[in-house]
Amino acid sequence: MSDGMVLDRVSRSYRGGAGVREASLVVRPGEIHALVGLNGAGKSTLMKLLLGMLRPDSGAALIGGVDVRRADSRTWSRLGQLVETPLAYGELTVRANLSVAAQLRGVPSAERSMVIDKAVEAFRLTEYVNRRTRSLSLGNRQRLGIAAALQHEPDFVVLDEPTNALDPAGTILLREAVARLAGQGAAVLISSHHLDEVARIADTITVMNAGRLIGHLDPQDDDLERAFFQSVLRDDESRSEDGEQSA
Ligand SMILES: Nc1ncnc2c1ncn2[C@@H]1O[C@H](COP(=O)(O)OP(=O)(O)OP(=O)(O)O)[C@@H](O)[C@H]1O
Repeated sequence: MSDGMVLDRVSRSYRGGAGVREASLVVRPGEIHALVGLNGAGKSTLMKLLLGMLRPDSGAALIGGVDVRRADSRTWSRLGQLVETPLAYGELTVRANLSVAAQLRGVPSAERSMVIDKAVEAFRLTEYVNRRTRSLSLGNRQRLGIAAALQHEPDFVVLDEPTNALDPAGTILLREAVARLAGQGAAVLISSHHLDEVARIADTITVMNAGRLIGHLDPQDDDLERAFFQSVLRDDESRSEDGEQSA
């Protein structure tokens, strides 16, 4: 299991009480693992904890068997992530942004040009390649962010709501890229609001509610939306009963 991404009983509270509670999760190599939940469930927080962008109050996050608090550039070069806004410098061209991202992930300079060409082609960014990023549409900026996250063929992929702002064509390109990387053995964690979209690519679907991981959904389920809302409702009810009992 050490080759994938692991959260081991991770908790983190924000002031005000929200956050992530006792979350344990394993994303195996070759697995596309989807995280679904209502707005505010804690998906972004969980991903930031996994990436070491937030420190847990307790528990640990491991990437490739390495605790993210001690991870060095070798581990980070094997990671591709898009959490929050796409990494893009508005004044730089699409190509220059991809070059910076490749450099940050340790792609050797001799290979950089080829890697970028492939990413531009894969995400159909050819006609924008010399345009300043700030002049791109939101959807193309998102394509660029995804291309920058995936171009170095990472072994670990973490994408927070990557289909936001993508058009259907962009969504298909993302799906293909993620499936290809997982086929090569990458461990992929992806959050989404679109249950039908998730069902199409995920091997495992984990539901998050009120800061906790509350169970899984079957990607083959014909009525995923119903199963999702049932599991959230059941969790809300059981927590309010617990609250009443302890009150
Ligand atoms: N920096 C912060 N300080 C205080 N509370 C925060 C902070 N960031 C997030 N929260 C709260 O923590 C909870 C979880 O937020 P988070 O963004 O992780 O959820 P999410 O599932 O990703 O939601 P969405 O789908 O809307 O992005 C929410 O109640 C949010 O308001």
